[in-house]
Amino acid sequence: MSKASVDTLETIEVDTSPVSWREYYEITKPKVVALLVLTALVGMSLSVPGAIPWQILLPSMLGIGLLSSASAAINHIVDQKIDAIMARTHNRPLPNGRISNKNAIVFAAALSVIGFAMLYVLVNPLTAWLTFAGLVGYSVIYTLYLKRATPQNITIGGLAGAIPPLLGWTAMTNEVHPHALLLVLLVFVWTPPHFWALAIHRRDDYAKVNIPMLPVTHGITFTKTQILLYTILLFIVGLMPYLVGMSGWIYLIGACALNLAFFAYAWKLKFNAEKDTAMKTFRFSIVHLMVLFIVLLADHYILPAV
Ligand code: HEM
Ligand SMILES: CC(C)=CCC/C(C)=C/CC/C(C)=C/COP(=O)(O)OP(=O)(O)O
Repeated sequence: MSKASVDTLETIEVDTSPVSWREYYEITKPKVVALLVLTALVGMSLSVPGAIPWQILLPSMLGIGLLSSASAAINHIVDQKIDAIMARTHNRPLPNGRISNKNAIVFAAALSVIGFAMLYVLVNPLTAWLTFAGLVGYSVIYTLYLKRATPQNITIGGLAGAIPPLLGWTAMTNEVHPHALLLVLLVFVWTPPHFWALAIHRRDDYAKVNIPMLPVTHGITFTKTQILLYTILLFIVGLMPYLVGMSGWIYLIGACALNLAFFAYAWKLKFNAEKDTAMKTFRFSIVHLMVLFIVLLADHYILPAV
């Protein structure tokens, strides 16, 4: 064997480890789903004054979690070709062959059927259909179409990721309440600065696979301006739960502090960025949303009903 072919053999990554539940777990995007379920839990808690019966709480959280996980798995199936090329995603279980296409499809189908049935039978049909709409919105409309079609992909597609607070609310009350839509709006406005911060850092990855993310089509400077503007919009939307009497002063203080901090990150990113500012902003966005929803919860249970 020539030296060149030995060198080539040495550089090929061969994964001989057996397929384990870890790979299946990975394609469900567990951390994303955990945060989605938290926002659903908060929607559910805020829909009624007192405690939530576990007979509704459990199947609701499980059903929403399972359908969200299924939609993440479908996203891995649909995106496997571009994931194989991008540095951030090339080692995912489908591109690197640790999970076959067929097994991934069976897995996603099983999660979908179990999740949908659980919601339909044990919660209510409205919640089952709305969650299914979230699945279609993310894994079909966003992943298959919008992601490849327009730099506004995540602005529109973000609606799917923003829907869980409404799902929690309808699970409990079987009605679409304006307060639930306000929570949806919060996540909807949070999503562009969340994602574009990462997209700035990964701009070249997206350019390589011709995905028209905003930093690729309109440049990094323009994207930073958009992030800053969205954090201002988020600050304004963040005041609304207090102004409409849905939440009290604990929420108001928490939301103002978190939204000001997000604005400060966006300001630094726009006017005084260092190499890692975009990634720091992205990471902060996740902490921001998590804490914001925990504060909503704390406010709801600590303060007397308004
Ligand atoms: C269309 C809307 C969204 C887009 C395009 C988007 C995009 C992304 C991307 C590309 C990542 C990096 C994933 C990785 O490194 O593997 C990420 C991470 C994350 N996103 Fe989003 N996101 C969206 C909406 C949401 C929503 C609605 C939530 C939660 C409510 C969320 C929560 C998270 C979390 C928790 C992570 C960290 C995951 C980890 O570290 O494994 N995202 N997002
Ligand atoms: C049923 C229901 C409520 C569904 C929830 C939808 C859901 C799982 C939203 C998550 C959004 C997300 C992580 C988008 C990233 O996809 P991407 O393809 O741009 O990112 P990637 O390159 O990391 O895969």
